[in-house]
Amino acid sequence: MRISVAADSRDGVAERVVSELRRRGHEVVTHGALDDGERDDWAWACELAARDVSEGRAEQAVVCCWTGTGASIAANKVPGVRAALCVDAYTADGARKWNDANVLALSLRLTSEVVLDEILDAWLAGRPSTDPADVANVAHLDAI
Ligand SMILES: O=C[C@H](O)[C@H](O)[C@H](O)COP(=O)(O)O
Repeated sequence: MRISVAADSRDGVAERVVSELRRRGHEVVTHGALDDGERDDWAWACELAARDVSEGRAEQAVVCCWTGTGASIAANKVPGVRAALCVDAYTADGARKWNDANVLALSLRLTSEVVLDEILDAWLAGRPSTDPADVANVAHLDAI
């Protein structure tokens, strides 16, 4: 899968996100602090990754900032993006299952390497629920 990754710094697990995704066989596009030459402020960097998803250049994205909050807010401004700030594997699994989330937001401060690996396992294995109530909730997001 083609996955766009943005971060506003190389601190924390930012570079490990890229290496882990590549190790698992995914094609990774980088933005912000992970791409020399691009603006690395979180709003700009995370917008670019979210637009990759919105405009079909990537199937999913991972957006990172110190808290994860700015990254998720920026991504969720982009039409068609459902970004979820995930702190553990259970949240990541739920975000894929119940929210059909297509952008994973991470806190560089909070996410350890071990927890990152667990989050990526759950996120990448996760599939959207086909329960009609879940499908209706996700469909309603476009109408809000
Ligand atoms: O939501 C914002 C993010 O957590 C930023 O990573 C945080 O504000 C730090 O940004 P800066 O290093 O530019 O002060």
